[in-house]
Amino acid sequence: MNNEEGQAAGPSNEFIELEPGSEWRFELEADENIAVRVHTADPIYINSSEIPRSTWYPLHRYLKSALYGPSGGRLEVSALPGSQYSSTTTSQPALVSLHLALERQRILARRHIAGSDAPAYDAPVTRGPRVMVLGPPNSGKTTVVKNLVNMALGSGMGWSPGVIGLDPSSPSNLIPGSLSLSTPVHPIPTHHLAHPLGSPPGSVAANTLSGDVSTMGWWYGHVEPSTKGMDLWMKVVDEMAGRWKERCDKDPNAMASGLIMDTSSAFAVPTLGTRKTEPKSRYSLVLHAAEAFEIETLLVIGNEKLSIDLSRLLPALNIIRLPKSSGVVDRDEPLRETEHTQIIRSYFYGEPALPKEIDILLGKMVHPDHSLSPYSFQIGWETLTILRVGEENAAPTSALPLGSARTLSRTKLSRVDPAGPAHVVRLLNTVLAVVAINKGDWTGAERKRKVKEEVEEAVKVECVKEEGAEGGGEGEGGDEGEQGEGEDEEDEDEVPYKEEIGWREVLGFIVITAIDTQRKKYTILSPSPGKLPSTVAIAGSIEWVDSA
Ligand SMILES: Nc1ncnc2c1ncn2[C@@H]1O[C@H](COP(=O)(O)OP(=O)(O)OP(=O)(O)O)[C@@H](O)[C@H]1O
Repeated sequence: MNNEEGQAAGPSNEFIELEPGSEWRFELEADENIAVRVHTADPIYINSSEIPRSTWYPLHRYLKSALYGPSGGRLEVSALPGSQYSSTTTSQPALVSLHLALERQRILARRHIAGSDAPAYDAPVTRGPRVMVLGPPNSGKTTVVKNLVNMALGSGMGWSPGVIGLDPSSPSNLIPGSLSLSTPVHPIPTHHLAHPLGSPPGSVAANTLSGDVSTMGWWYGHVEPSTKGMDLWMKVVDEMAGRWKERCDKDPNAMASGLIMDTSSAFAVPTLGTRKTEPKSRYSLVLHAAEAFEIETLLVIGNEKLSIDLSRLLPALNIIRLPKSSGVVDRDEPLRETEHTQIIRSYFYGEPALPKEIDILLGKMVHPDHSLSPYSFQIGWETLTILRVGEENAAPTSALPLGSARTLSRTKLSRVDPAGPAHVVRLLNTVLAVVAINKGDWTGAERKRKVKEEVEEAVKVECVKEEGAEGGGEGEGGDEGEQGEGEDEEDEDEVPYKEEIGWREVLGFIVITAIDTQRKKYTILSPSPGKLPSTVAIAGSIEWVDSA
């Protein structure tokens, strides 16, 4: 069979006629890699990013998504997936209406910032929309965020909206367990399930995420926020909000473009984050993030109670309810784990190569060509300092002296001692976030130790100068030495850094892929060759074994 473009269709190629306003939905299994090609002039979108006409668009295994044709169209599919169907019950028109309202706000904000808004406006629009998307698990939050961002990026107005990833289970571009802030300028593609909100900073020859790369990451270390981890969570979110504010202060386009925030489904749990001191507080995660980022619109997907609760709790905000799309796929635990594994793999290796069955297709092809060359090397235990944030390694309350209460901070840093057998087992395959250490990060104890070292060094120099003159000096020095050792031992368990490094923007991620207990060395996988940008790294509960 020949298609309109005169290109030969393969033996298993199929054509799909999309009715106007309908979606073609598909769920790819582990062995299904396909590509689609549009054969009509009317646009066809995948998550509101237009598919280039007459060009194969690869869709990798495990992906579950939909193509939308507002005016209908003809699609060619390289092989029909086992699970696929067309539906006219789409939530796309509702998303388009919402986008138009957000677009109006962006335009008014841009005019105001440029000083050219109409004088008749009593309430000028000073900044772009700030939208938080909320909903229960598998309600389609990330998909809605992606669609709204892509519509803004595809509008031709030059917007650069902030994409705030407060869902550590599907962070934009990064490792699960991290929170992210990115400012994409091109529509985000949907080729595979890794990187739901965009591709990794491919071909960037550095271990760093900041600087020239438009994604900033912070490490929470777990895929779900929890009440126990609330202090760290809030500090990270405040830090991110500070960076977003700085960006808006410097960049009028970011200010006018606004932000779209993806959230964890834990945001919809009313009691998550409720502290013993305030037992009646509800939706702490929503309240805190809304205040930090000065959110003015909450978009609640398919949960009536949540939108009613929030409209009572936050009467000053616009609460918009959006029906859950009937196409959203309920992902089970194994599928989520596969998703996480793939996301981590593509952080290190870049976008997956085109599978053979797609690569052999004749005709033009969209090439998501961003492969990376990860680097594996060994590093001594003593060279890499691994920390954890939280009370995990603190002594149990029962071990404290009678009558004393624990006053440890919930963001206290503790050092992971690889020599402890239990620690080694836990460290294997652990993902670590590398953090920068500055001069001001040393704690008082460590600073004291460094000053003492300098004084001792100076005394040694003096002794050398006066060598042989006074015989009794040695004994005194010996006493000091013993005292010093005692103090050093006391300091040994203490982490010499301030807690702040626990919620600092991370430089990048590494994985411990092997541990040599004899030679006391870790084998590390890093996304690119070269020295590590810092030898201090923070562990969480994220592990990764490359199963390709
Ligand atoms: N209309 C649709 N047709 C087909 N698949 C869809 C559609 N909308 C969403 N999906 C798929 O459903 C799955 C779940 O959607 P999504 O990740 O957006 O939900 P979520 O609410 O963010 O999930 P989480 O529980 O992780 O917070 C994804 O694989 C997504 O690609």
